[in-house]
Amino acid sequence: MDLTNIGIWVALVVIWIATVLAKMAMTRRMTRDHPVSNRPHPPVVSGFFLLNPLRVLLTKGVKAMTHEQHRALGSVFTLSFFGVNITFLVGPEVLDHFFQGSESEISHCNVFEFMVPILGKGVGFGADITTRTEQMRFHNDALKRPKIRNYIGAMLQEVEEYLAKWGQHGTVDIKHEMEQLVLLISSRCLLGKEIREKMLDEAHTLFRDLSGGMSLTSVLFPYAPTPTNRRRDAARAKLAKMFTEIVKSRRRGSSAGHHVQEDDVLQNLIDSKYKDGRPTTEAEVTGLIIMLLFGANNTSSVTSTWTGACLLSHGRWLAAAAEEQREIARRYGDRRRIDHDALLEMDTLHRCVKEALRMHPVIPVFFRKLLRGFTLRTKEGIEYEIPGGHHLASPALFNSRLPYVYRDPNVYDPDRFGPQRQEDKAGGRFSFTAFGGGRHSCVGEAYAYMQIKVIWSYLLRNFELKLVSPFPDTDWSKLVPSPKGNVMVSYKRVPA
Ligand code: HEM
Repeated sequence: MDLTNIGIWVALVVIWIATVLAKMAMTRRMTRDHPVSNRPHPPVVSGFFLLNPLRVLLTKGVKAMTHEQHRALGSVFTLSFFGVNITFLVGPEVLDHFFQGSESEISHCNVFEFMVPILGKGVGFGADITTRTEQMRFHNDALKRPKIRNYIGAMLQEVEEYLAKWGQHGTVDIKHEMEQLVLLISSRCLLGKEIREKMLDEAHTLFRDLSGGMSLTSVLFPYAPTPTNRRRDAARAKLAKMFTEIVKSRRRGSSAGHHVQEDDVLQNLIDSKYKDGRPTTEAEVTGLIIMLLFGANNTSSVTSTWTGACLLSHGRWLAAAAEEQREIARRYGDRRRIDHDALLEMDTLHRCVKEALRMHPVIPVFFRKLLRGFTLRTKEGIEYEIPGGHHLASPALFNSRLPYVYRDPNVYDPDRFGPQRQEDKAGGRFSFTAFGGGRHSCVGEAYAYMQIKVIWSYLLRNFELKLVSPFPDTDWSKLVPSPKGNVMVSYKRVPA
């Protein structure tokens, strides 16, 4: 290693230690200055007693660690590590404030500082809270139901064209196929036809370089002059140029009156206006579309793969989902053309996707930074004060398998969401958090279900499918925990 690099790393470590110490000081001050009640704090594991949870965390994962601490300490407990306190919240009963607290009480942005160079200043996590709230409205408007109806045709076309390349029979890695399909759908429905038709490869290479900004070193040191950060910044600048030209060209066309209005999310963001009437700038449109792409791609392709793996390893549900397709195709008259209304009727398939998400959530643990202390009451009726300055963690992958919420939680059983049982509703408001909840819940939920249903309904109508590799383990080394290795599926085309 050359000396310049050593110098950079020493400087980074010093900055990191200084940041942690400053945060510790702030945490103590906030805790001292703003006691909110005389309730006790949650049980704390610290010092020597941290060794066991850390060992379990590192060897068996966060689910096993949460399980042990939950059994020993109850549904709220704090791990204290060199002055950094992480309070775990287990079960839907203690999640109200976590998901619904205002940004001035519970910060989402503090945790996502590393996203600022990716999205750009003035967008999302890098914007002030009023601007950010308005930008969330733009996302919401672009992805709400009536708008999604407009994207279905393009989704279907991408799926048909892609799967037309499959032969009469063969074997594929369904994980790879889902990544490709979702990439194509996103390019078309989110980024727009200019990128999809003319700049697909270049855009994908740039997005890959940009996502280097989510590597561990970049998350810890987002502004350090590392090669990954430099590549990230160069990709960001090129994408900004690309989108600026597209936005300008669309705006020029529309003011000249000879522009055919595009039906994609990009156009919705271009047309969005702040409450004071100001239109979005090109830089903002770029940041907002990048934010959507980051939220959309990995999450959707991984969920689509889990859905397939679950369906193809549970004959009963595969048969039920396939029968639903036959029945809907009979009613709609053509088994190859399915529209938005038909997709809404696919209840069995919808529940199969939802159950895959419950068992394999894409965000295993939600994090927030608590700025102001609050009190909560556990399921057992104990009240705790959680001091300001703590980090909060909601272990979604543990919460989604609580046996008092979900019967036989380790069994793949989509019927638990059916009208007879509705276990997610009976369990309380934050029982199902695969798409988050409250203030920062996923803006793309409806779009994601539609996209996955377009893919799987097409596959079920047109192919006989079989999982020929073992049911995949989870690869926890990925930012979005994914099926590990290849997921091999054999297919045989059903005669038209
Ligand atoms: C199966 C697919 C998906 C899953 C499981 C998923 C899950 C989630 C979750 C859990 C959150 C909340 C994160 C938190 O509270 O910290 C979230 C936020 C978000 N998602 Fe999704 N998502 C999916 C698809 C999509 C799609 C298709 C889009 C866009 C088209 C999207 C855009 C976003 C955005 C922009 C946010 C941030 C919202 C905010 O900060 O207010 N997601 N997603």
